[in-house]
Amino acid sequence: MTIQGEQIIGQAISKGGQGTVYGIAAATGEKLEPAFGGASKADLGRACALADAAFDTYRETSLEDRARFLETIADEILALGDELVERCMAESGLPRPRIEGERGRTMGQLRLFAGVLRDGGYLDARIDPAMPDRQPLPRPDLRLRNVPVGPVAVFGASNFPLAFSVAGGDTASALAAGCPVVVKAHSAHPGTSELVGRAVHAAVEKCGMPEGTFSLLFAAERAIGEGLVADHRIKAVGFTGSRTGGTALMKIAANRPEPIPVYAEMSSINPVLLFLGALKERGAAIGKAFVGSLTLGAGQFCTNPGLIIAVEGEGLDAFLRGAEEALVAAPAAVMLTPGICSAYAKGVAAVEGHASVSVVAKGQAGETLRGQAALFRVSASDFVKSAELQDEMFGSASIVVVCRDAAEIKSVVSALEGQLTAAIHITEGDHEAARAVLPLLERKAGRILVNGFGTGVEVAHAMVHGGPYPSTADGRSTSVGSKAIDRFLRPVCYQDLPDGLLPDALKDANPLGLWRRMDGKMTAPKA
Ligand SMILES: NC(=O)C1=CN([C@@H]2O[C@H](COP(=O)(O)OP(=O)(O)OC[C@H]3O[C@@H](n4cnc5c(N)ncnc54)[C@H](OP(=O)(O)O)[C@@H]3O)[C@@H](O)[C@H]2O)C=CC1
Ligand SMILES: O=C(O)CCC(=O)C(=O)O
Repeated sequence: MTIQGEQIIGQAISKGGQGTVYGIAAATGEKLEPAFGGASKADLGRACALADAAFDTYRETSLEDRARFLETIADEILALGDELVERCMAESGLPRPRIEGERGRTMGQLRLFAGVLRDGGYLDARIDPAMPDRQPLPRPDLRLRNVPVGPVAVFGASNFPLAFSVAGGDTASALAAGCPVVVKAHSAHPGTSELVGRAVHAAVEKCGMPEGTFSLLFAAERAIGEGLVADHRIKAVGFTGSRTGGTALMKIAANRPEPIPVYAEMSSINPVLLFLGALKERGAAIGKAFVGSLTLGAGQFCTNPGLIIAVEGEGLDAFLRGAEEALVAAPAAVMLTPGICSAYAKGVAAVEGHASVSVVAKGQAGETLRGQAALFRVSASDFVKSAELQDEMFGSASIVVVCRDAAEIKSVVSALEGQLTAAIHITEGDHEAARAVLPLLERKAGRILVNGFGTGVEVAHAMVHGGPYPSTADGRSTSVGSKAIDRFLRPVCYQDLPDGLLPDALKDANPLGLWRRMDGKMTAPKA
């Protein structure tokens, strides 16, 4: 067995001595061997010191060398073979096709960032040549490029144990930017974390990257995660998880003598607006498709459709019938951890017990550690008075907000907190009504989609997986897609530096062959 319960601090792989963490089989609640040794404060300090020491060497590695490093991580993950898939299935309760698909996505993300590096556009090289004769004052020579911010702390997500975890999107984008990474493993999947950590460690060695480029810590106590964010050598944080956890880390980061950004993806209920034409044309079919999205992965997606908004009438009745029919057949599903399962049950019970809410339908009941799907309804006027109905129920539960007219739809959307996604279901006849609500949706969400649901995020250049607070801590960023690299970069301007002192990206001869913004115009490299 490759899993030894060991942490990775630079080149050293050893068992932490500060308490223990066990993986738990999601389906049974049983402990999985081996025990993982928790990191001590000294371990944490060593990981951060090594990351800091590695930074200047690592960030100066060539674009091609870093691209190969990311591709090597992808290859090493695949080489873990079935041991990774089986351990990940056991720890998460997610089925094999999902885990295999997620492994492919994880490798795809690493390769995407290898492409981003080879392209070099992320450096955003700009040159405003000197104008010595300009009147009334000469202009200096100004050149800009992005540089990495420094070591990054990553807190992986429980619900994407591969694609949003140890070598997931945050790690891939930070390493691509030139930032060493210290990962605090999620206690929901320590075995998966160690395996993937070993793959990254092997890639560091194979590619000759400096020690400290990557470390992985297990934590038996919250003080380790808190200490990681507080450590002065850490310059940014990537996080996916609960609103409580994300905001706790944001506070620690903001209270440091040198505050740093926390890119936390937290909670979102992803409103879905059903317009009259679409409901009339295919209400029942939308209801069925909605339940497919709602129950995907036991509903444990941050993009899960947790709120349906529509005007009452025959179309909505057809939607509700279609949804009910699909929902009552939905089996109870194993959830990621006993804690997440009980939090889900508590959230559902709170909504069910709410004075203004009624039950539309429930899925099949199941054994312990399984979540039962549920659909509720509430009137628009009651919804806007009840902020608590916006709390994320992390699982297969959703609320239909029944509006009297288009004006009520707007008042419901206006009352919403920030969201990752907003979906609209329309026909051509609904375009005018949709156009009226789009500016409001832009204020609320990071991604707006038509005739679909937000689950299943495409990893691409134009993707935004982010949104106004509380869906993320900073709605100016994305955690999925190539733009995720921007979170770990900052611009530096070089004024009047002689060519010999300039970084390659900005030298006159353009040795990296970059597209650059010359005096405001995008300019191709000379052939
Ligand atoms: N919207 C979304 O994308 C997601 C939302 N969730 C929500 O979060 C709930 C719990 O899920 P979970 O994944 O455990 O999320 P958590 O926020 O509880 O944990 C995420 C990570 O952050 C760490 N952490 C959390 N709080 C602190 C803190 N105060 N100090 C230091 N470290 C901290 C955890 O450590 P440790 O491993 O020790 O717990 C874990 O590594 C779910 O029921 C759901 O409501 C979860 C996943 C995704
Ligand atoms: O749907 C996806 O691909 C990503 C969803 C996500 O980020 C999450 O559920 O935490």
